[in-house]
Amino acid sequence: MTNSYWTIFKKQKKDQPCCWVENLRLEQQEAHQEKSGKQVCIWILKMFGIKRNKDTSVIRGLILWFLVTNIMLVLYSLTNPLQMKNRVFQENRCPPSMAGLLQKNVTQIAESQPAEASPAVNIMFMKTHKTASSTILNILFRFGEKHNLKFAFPDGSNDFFYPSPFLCSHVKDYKPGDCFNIVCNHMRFNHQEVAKLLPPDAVYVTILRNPADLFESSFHYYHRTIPLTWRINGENKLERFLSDPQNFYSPEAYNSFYLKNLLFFDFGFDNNLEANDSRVMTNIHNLSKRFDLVLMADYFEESLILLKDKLRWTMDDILYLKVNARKNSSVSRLSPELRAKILEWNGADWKLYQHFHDIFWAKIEVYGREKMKQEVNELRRRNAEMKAICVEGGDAVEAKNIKERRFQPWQPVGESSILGYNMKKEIEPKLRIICEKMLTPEIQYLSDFGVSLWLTSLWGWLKDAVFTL
Ligand SMILES: Nc1ncnc2c1ncn2[C@@H]1O[C@H](COP(=O)(O)OS(=O)(=O)O)[C@@H](OP(=O)(O)O)[C@H]1O
Repeated sequence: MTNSYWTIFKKQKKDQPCCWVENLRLEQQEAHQEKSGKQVCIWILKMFGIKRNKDTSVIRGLILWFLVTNIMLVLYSLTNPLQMKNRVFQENRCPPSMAGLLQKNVTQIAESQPAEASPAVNIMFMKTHKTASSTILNILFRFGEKHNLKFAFPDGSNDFFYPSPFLCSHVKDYKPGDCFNIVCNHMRFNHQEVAKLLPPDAVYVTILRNPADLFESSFHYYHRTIPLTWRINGENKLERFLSDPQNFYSPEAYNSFYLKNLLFFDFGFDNNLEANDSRVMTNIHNLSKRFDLVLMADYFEESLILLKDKLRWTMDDILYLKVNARKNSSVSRLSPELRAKILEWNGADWKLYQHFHDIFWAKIEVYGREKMKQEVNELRRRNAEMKAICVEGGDAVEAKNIKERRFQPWQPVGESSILGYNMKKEIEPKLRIICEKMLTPEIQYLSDFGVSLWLTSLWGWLKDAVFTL
């Protein structure tokens, strides 16, 4: 622009001396407009954590990505008009009197048992990322379906408008004052809003995982959707990133929360706090007050036994098949040095994990170590039995070997690393349905519940289209 300004300026001065002032004004106006355009571009580049002197095709790609994402968000907001309306009714919440009515949803068992012995049916499960949470989700879906419970489902996708903090208006068909038994899909936790949906006796549960393994899993799963990682060269991007994380990271960059303290982010906190910041422990203590039970993916079976105990459920209720697991070849082996680097980089999550790890083992002490051992053995035995009954070939297989679409798990962008199952042909009729449900991935299960997943499908279509080009 500066060049063209001088060209015109000189030309005007020479050819039409009387008009050059007006031309200068127009030029300045143009320059201003162009500057604002440039500002937007610079802002977009900042969001994507990219330096300004990059190739224009990359910049064009980024702008296209930005526009597509925004169009999707606008479309989503338009199909979710309640979102605006409900902000006005923020005080409306599920009245305490509804607890009893919702309890009646539980068929048979509730009638035959006193209320304090009957299974808990009002549950908030905070589904954190990459923590075996989809396996828990499958357990909750089955329990809820069996007992005809009312779920608060998302609308349009499988999450509640993540990464925005949760609002009641994100719930499908939500009307102020509505009550639900179970809330369990991905969200960015916002206690005040969640509490409006559930009776006061709801049990709050979540799950954590050692941040070293969680980070490795999250990096694998999301790196292609995090523009910050696009400029990392070399075979082992994870190792390269950890060699100098500050160099590759920028807090305001798009999707950057997947790269640092993802648990902290999911719980609605600032994921960029340094571990020694006093707010980290304050947040952890506040969380302790909110959640009745914090499970550990690293001790998954023990976690389920504690869950069964807390909710007064039966062994049948917690049977499961591991879902959303990766094939071995795509799991990066972490050396002790690399693990230490990850834990340092994710210092807030590491503190969070250690805090609840201690509480978890204290709970096991109270439960009784011997009793826990026996229960875990029984759970393993029953799970192995179910696997033998339901799964063709006896184990999970790669996506390309899954025969039925309804059992195809969702894959990360540009990868086909998540395993799934084939169901046996010959299964006793009374076990067939339970097998089917245990093998059904989250997206298909939500669809069976009648949840619209148009945004997820659109995104799935886009990612497949781009990566099969
Ligand atoms: N039962 C059980 N025990 C231990 N670990 C398990 C279990 N089920 C799932 N997983 C592991 O959890 C990872 C997937 O987590 P999520 O289902 O929470 O992922 S997601 O955020 O919903 O995409 C994924 O981890 P990675 O394989 O390391 O990616 C799964 O292998």
